[in-house]
Amino acid sequence: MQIDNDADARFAATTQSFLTWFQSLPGATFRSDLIAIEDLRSRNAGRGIVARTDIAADTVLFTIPRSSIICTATSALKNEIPGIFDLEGDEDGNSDSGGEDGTSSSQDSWTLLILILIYEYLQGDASQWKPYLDVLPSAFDTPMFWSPTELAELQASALVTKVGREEADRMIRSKILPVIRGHDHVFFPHGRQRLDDDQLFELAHRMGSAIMAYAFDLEKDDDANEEASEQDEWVDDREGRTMLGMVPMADMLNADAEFNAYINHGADSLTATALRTIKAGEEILNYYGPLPNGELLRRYGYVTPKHARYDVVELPWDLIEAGLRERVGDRMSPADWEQVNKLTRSDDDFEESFVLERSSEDPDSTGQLEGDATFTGLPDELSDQFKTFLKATKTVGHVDLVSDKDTRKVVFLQVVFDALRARERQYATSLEDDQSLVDAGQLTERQRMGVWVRMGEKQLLREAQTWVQHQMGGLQDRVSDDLRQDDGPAAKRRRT
Ligand SMILES: C[S@@+](CC[C@H](N)C(=O)[O-])C[C@H]1O[C@@H](n2cnc3c(N)ncnc32)[C@H](O)[C@@H]1O
Repeated sequence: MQIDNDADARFAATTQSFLTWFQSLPGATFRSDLIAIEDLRSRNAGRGIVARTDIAADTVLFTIPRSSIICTATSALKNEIPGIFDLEGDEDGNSDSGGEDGTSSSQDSWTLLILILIYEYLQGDASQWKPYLDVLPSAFDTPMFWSPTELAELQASALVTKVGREEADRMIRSKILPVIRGHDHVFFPHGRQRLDDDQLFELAHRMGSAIMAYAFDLEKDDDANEEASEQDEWVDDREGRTMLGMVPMADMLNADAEFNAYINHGADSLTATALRTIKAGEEILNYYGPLPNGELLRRYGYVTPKHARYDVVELPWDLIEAGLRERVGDRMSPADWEQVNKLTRSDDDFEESFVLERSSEDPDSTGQLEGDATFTGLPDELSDQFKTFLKATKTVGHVDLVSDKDTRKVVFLQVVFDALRARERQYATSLEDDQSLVDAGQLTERQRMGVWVRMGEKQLLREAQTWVQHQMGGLQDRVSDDLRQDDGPAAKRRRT
């Protein structure tokens, strides 16, 4: 208990030093009469900002001067090793010249920010951002850091293939460590103990994960701002971001699919503004975009009930093909099936899998969502590929697997239905098993999040099945009749 108290006191002291530091920055504002940074660890949300009193819509809650953002423009690392900042890549700061020596042309905005954060962190008290770096987490719950047993909780989720641990390891080995090792005197100021490769590796992972969950895309100019807002005013395009920066205080806000504040990017400063009336005690929430829980977990290490509306599940084409073969496989020789399979895959537009998702309205201008998200249809690309596949069976096998348009539609739905069920069986447990596990309340936080992600996908698979069944309506009998009628001519046309 004493240890807990000490740790809590340290946590509170670190928060307070950060706030004091922030308020001392020229041009910074923080409405401490309206808001406070709170310890939300009891609900696994780290620190967050909470309303102390009712707040009127459009109130500016805090202001962050651009000079306090950690980025290539502000860090002293640029003066120390100017060479690595000469981006020779495209305008987005991406470079593909890919040298393995960690020199200029192999860096991009992502790796540069990792180097900057490592540099500032190793400067200790000499870094102007020390109180900010002290409130950044040293451990993360993103799947990148999960054990194989924890990852197994994701079962058949496509998230398993997107964790990216190996890619991150390779990037650190080729682009981060060589720069630090080549400039030891810059990264390790006098008196600072050198870190060995393992320690540096861990530090680079930590900074990379902090960037993933905390960094902002700093639009370069007004044109970029306008363009972004025309496209989608809420969506933070984290893949294509141009100039990355760590924005103290803006990144103290937690986020959800419904939110009540937003960060406005001004010329000299960024401001956090209330989107609507916020009641005393409510958390001030930002928005990371319409992300499925799997993606929220991958980037930020958490899941929320409200993000479940954006859940997605991948339906592999192999299951569709297997379903079709199951139903009408005997009409074409195995060798022809094989050839059709190859032909379809050689098409430039061929898709290995299709993403299923619900239709959902965007949040309104006050950050609120109306109505439920519902499954309203399969991707057009899936039915297009199905048609292409059937065409190939005509070309190769000289068979018309499904003669008329209506029958083709129903066969398509049947095959998709089979594929959805097969996809659901790829998960080791059923939706009902998972619900019992959640209800029992014995899961660790990571297990709980893994179970949520897989449950969200299974739930969506069930909704898609219901939708498909509904579309098929009473047509089942008609289809079997059609297939029976088809049997004769198709069988006759079959090549042997
Ligand atoms: C930009 S930071 C927000 C501040 C953070 N809570 C902290 O203590 O530093 C993003 C991280 O906060 C946490 N977070 C954000 N929104 C959350 C939410 N609605 N529920 C739980 N955790 C959340 C996640 O760990 C995420 O990676």
